Amino acid sequence: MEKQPRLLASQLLLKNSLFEVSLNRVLLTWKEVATKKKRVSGGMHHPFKVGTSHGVSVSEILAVRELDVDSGTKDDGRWQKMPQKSTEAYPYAFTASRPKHLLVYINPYGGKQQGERIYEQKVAPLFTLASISTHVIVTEHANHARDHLRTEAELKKYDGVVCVGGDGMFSEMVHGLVSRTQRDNGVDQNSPEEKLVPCTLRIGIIPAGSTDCICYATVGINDPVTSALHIIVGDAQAMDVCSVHHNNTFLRYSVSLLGYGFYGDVLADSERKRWMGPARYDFSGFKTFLTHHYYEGTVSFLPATDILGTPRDKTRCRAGCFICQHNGQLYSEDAPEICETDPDVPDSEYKGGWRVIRGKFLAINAASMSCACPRSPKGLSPAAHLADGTTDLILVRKCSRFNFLRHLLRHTSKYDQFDMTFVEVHRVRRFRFTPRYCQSDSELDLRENGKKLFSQICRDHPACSCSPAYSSWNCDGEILPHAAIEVGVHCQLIKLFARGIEEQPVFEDLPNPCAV
Ligand SMILES: CCCCCCCCCCCCC/C=C/[C@@H](O)[C@H](CO)NC(=O)CCCCCCCCCCCCCCC
Ligand SMILES: Nc1ncnc2c1ncn2[C@@H]1O[C@H](COP(=O)(O)OP(=O)(O)OP(=O)(O)O)[C@@H](O)[C@H]1O
Ligand SMILES: [Ca+2]
Repeated sequence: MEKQPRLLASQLLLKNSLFEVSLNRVLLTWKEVATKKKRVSGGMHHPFKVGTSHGVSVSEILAVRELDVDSGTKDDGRWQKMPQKSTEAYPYAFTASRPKHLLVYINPYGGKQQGERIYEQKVAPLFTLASISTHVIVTEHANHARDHLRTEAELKKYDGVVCVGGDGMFSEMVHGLVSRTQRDNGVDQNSPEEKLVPCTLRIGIIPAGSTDCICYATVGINDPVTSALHIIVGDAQAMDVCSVHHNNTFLRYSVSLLGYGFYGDVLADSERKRWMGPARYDFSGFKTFLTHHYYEGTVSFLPATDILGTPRDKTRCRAGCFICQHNGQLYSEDAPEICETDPDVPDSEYKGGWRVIRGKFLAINAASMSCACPRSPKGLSPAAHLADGTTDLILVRKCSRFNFLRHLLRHTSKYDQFDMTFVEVHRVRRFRFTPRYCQSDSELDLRENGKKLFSQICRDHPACSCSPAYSSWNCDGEILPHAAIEVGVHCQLIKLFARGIEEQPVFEDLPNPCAV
């Protein structure tokens, strides 16, 4: 067999500058060579080397274009021009995992309603340059993308799916793809104990929403061009998905925040103010902060004790995260769930490895990833991991308005939001919440039909006369009607066209203007 050359090297004249270019299997490098001729012994003119060497990883080259066609292509050992017919296929020769055919869903009404413009102006030209073919669907109503993916889409034709929108659109993609995969594999989503089958198609997000929390946490920025480049080069980032059940009935999946109390109430209020755009969250956040409702109930959880990492770690989930790799490996080996008991916790609080905590809570939050976003650059749980098979359960007990404000403010500074007497955080594999007062069927019906029970004030609630008995769960920006839920984490169930955050964002080290 003919031996393949390991290195190709040649000289390239570009705008009167001469470059020495070399290419091996992983790197394309170039270095300028001086145009001024230097006489060396023997009377020959040799260019001498100047400047520093530059390089780009072959896996990050988007496309190769032939600029001028030269008919004389005799093989004299130098680089040859590619014949025209092979330029079509050539871009895919760089790496095997690049997508060739994508199914794209655009939400024209997400965020500031710029989805179509962003896609047409910034993303489509890059896909064309990289010879990616697309089938584009502009959604006509909510859940259009989810239902199309779940039932109609001919997924065999595609190497990935892309959404142009915010976290809500991403959630539609997750629901469509995960449900379709379970149906195709005969898995019953209604069983909370069922191990779900991972999705093979990767999901790309072109950010065009209000929060873009998933994009921030997986890329580090919400920039459509950066996200398009991650799709083109075929990056892959695995992500955990939580399943949410009520009474052995599947409700929803969550990848970022499951929040009861504060974040549930903010969302319920903000849904009625969609016309305000992204500012609705600040308005409803301020209003909810002032109402200062707390909710009574029982939280039970299965601590993740056999894994690397804790929610109080200083290390962060970054590209190629070792903790995600290690814990993902544990999960795939089907290791038994060893539950070591915490010596500071009385035995009475453990039931079959589960811990049980009863109380009055301002907020119960489960963050399966950091939930970093511009409002909180380090996120709700800064040390949470994208793909470690766990979620960080944050319990904020009833406290004064002032203390709750201190806790909220710490999300925007370098100070630890968990280092407060009324806050605790646990890294868990599963959890349940049961409100103190059972929801009646009629109350649930009304909630399911989208009507909030404002008259439902303090029924059977002797403690006060102004606090409702139930909040709602904010499930990645969607309201759940049931207060009693059971949640399980499915390690690395989906994959994104992303590679994780590559470096510390600059804003993480900014001095704190308001340390309280
Ligand atoms: C005083 C400033 C404190 C700022 C504290 C900010 C902490 C913000 C943490 C944000 C976490 C977002 C998690 C992402 C969840 C997404 O799956 C979901 C779908 O997009 N987004 C929301 O539910 C959208 C949720 C949006 C929540 C916004 C909350 C804004 C709180 C403002 C409180 C103001 C108090 C002012 C008192 C003077
Ligand atoms: N054509 C459409 N008309 C109305 N609603 C739609 C349409 N397409 C999608 N949706 C719904 O719009 C909701 C919001 O969309 P999206 O997530 O793109 O933006 P956002 O809510 O502004 O951003 P974020 O989720 O980041 O806060 C989603 O829940 C989605 O189901
Ligand atoms: Ca996780």
